[in-house]
Amino acid sequence: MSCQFVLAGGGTNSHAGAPSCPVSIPLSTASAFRTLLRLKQAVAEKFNVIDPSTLSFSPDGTTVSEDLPSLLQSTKPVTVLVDGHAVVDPPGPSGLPFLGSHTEVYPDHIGNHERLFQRYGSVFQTTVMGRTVYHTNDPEITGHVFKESAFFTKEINKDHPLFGVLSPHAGVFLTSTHTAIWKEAHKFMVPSMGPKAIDKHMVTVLAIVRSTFPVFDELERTRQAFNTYDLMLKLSSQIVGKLFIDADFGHFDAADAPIHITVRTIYKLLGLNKKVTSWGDWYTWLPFGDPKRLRDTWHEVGERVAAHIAQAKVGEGDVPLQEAAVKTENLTVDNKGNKLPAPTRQPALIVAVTAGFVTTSALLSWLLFGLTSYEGCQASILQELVDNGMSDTTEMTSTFISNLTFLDKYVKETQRHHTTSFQPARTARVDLVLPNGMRLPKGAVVIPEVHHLHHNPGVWDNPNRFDPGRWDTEQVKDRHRAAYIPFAMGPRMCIAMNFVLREVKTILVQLVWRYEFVRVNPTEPIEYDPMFQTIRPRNLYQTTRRRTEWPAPSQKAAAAV
Ligand code: HEM
Repeated sequence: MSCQFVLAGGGTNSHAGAPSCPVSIPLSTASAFRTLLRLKQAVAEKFNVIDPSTLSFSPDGTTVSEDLPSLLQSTKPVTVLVDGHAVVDPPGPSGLPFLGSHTEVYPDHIGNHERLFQRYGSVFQTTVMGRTVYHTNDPEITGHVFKESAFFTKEINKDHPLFGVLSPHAGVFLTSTHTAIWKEAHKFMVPSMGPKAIDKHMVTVLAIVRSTFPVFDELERTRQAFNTYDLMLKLSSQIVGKLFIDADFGHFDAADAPIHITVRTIYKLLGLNKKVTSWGDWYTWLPFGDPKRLRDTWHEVGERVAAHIAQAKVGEGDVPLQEAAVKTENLTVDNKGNKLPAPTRQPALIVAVTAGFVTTSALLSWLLFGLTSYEGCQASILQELVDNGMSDTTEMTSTFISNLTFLDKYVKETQRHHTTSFQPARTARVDLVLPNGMRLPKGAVVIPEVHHLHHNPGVWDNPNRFDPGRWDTEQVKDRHRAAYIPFAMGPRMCIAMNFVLREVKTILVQLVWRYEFVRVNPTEPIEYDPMFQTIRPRNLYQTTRRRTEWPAPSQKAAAAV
C-alpha cells in the first residue's frame, strides 16, 4: 500500500504551473509517520523541498489538513503546498531583448537591487545577456544557501560572479567545493588564521601601522589632504604583502610613495572582473577588449606574485603564511609539517593577498569615514581608550582589544551599514524548492545580497540609521544567524574573519589615539564605484591633526579604579 502526493504548482522537474507527477510513499513504513513532521520529511525529500516544516497538505486540493490518519488513508493524491501556496518561479524584471535586465541593475546595483527587492519581494531573478542569477535578502533562505548541503554548494559555473577569475588551482575562494584541492588548501590555510598565528601576525600589523605615522605627520605638516581609500589600500596591502608573500611594497617610505605595481595590477584585475562578469557568459571569452585584458591581467598578477614568493626570505620560497600554517598548534589535520602542494601554493597565496587587501582597504576606509561622519563616534572610541589606560606604548594584546566594547559595536555597525560586499554566491545542486515555495533549477546561482540582508527592514530597526547602540538591543542579539554575514557563513566563509577584526581594531586604536580625523569634503556625496568588486568610498578626502591632549577618564572609569 502507498499514499500519493502531488506538488501544487508543479514539481521541480515540471514546467511552471504544470502539475507534478504524483509521488508514492509506501505505507509499509507508516509506523515511521507517527508525527506529521515525519511525513513532511518523507514528502519533502521526494520533491527536494529544502525545509520540510514549510509543507502543508490538502487531501481535497482546497482545505489544509493536519490529521495524519486521514492524510495517510486518502484515496486521491494529496496536494502538497509549500509555505501555504503552490510552488512558483521567482519573479524578476523581464528586461530588454539581448541586454536582459542589465539596465535594471547597473550602474547603481545597490540602489537598483533595493528597488527590485521592494518590487518583487525577498527573492528575484535577473538575466543579463543570458546569465541568470537569483538574489535574496532573506536570512532564512541565506542560511540554507550557505550550508554546503545536498541542495547548495559553491560551484563556480558560467552564471557565477567569480566565473571570470575561476582558478582550478587556487584551492580557496576561486575553486569549487567538491574538489580535492579546496579541501587540501583549506586545511592548510585555516590554521594560519588561528588565534596563535593571529598573535604572531599582529606584531607585523603593529609595526606597519606605526610606520604610517611619519606619513600622516608629513601630510599634516604640508597641509595635504589624502584620499582615504588610496591610503588604506596602501596600508592593507603593505600588511598582507609582508605577511603572506614577504613583500615590502614600500608604501610608507615617503608620503608620496607610489602604489606598488603588484598591488596596482591586482586592483586592475578586480575592476576588470566586476566589469566583465556584469555582462554575459559569452562576453567573458571574447578574444579582445576587457575580457582579454582580464585574462592578461590575471596572468600578470601570477607572474608578479611568483616573483615575490621566489624572493621570500623564509626558506626556499616559503613565506610567513605557510610558516604559520605548518607551525601553529591549531593545525589538527596535518601535524607533520607538510606544506601546501606546489601547484596550489602560488595561486592560494595570490588569493590570500588579493582577498586580504581589497576587502580590508574598503572596510578601513568606511571605518575612517564613520569617524568624521557619525557624531560622537570618534570621541567615544578615544574616551574608551583613555578609560582602558591606553598609552603610546600599550601592547595591543587580544585582551586589551576585546575590552574595547564600543569599538566592537562601531566595527560591527560599520560592517552592517557599509557592507563591503563580495556578492558571495552558491549554486543549486539539484532542482529544488526554497522555504518560500519558489522553485530553482539545478545549476541556479543564488546570491545572498549582503548589503540588503544588512538593511532588511524585517530584521533591522531603522536600517539606514548608523547606530552602534543597536548591538546592545535584544532584537539584534536574537537576530537570525544569517541576518548579519559580512564574512559570509558556512564552510566557504572567510577564513580570516578573526584576523581581520583584530587587525582593523588594532589599526583604528593606533590611529585614533594619535590623530584626530577630519573630513575635508563633508558635503560631497560619497560615490562607491559600482564597477568594482568591493564597495568602497571612492571620493573621501580627510586630514589628520596630531593629538596633543586627551580627555580625562570618564566618571565611570574613574570610579572603577
Ligand atoms: C574586511 C575584510 C574581509 C572581508 C569583508 C572578507 C569577506 C569574505 C567573504 C564574504 C568571503 C566568502 C566569499 C564567497 O563566498 O565567495 C570570503 C572568503 C575568503 N576570504 Fe575573506 N574577507 C576579508 C578579508 C580577508 C583576508 C585578510 C584574507 C586573508 C587570508 C581573506 C581570505 C579569504 C579566503 C581565502 C576566502 C575563501 C575561503 C574558501 O574558499 O573556503 N579574507 N571573505
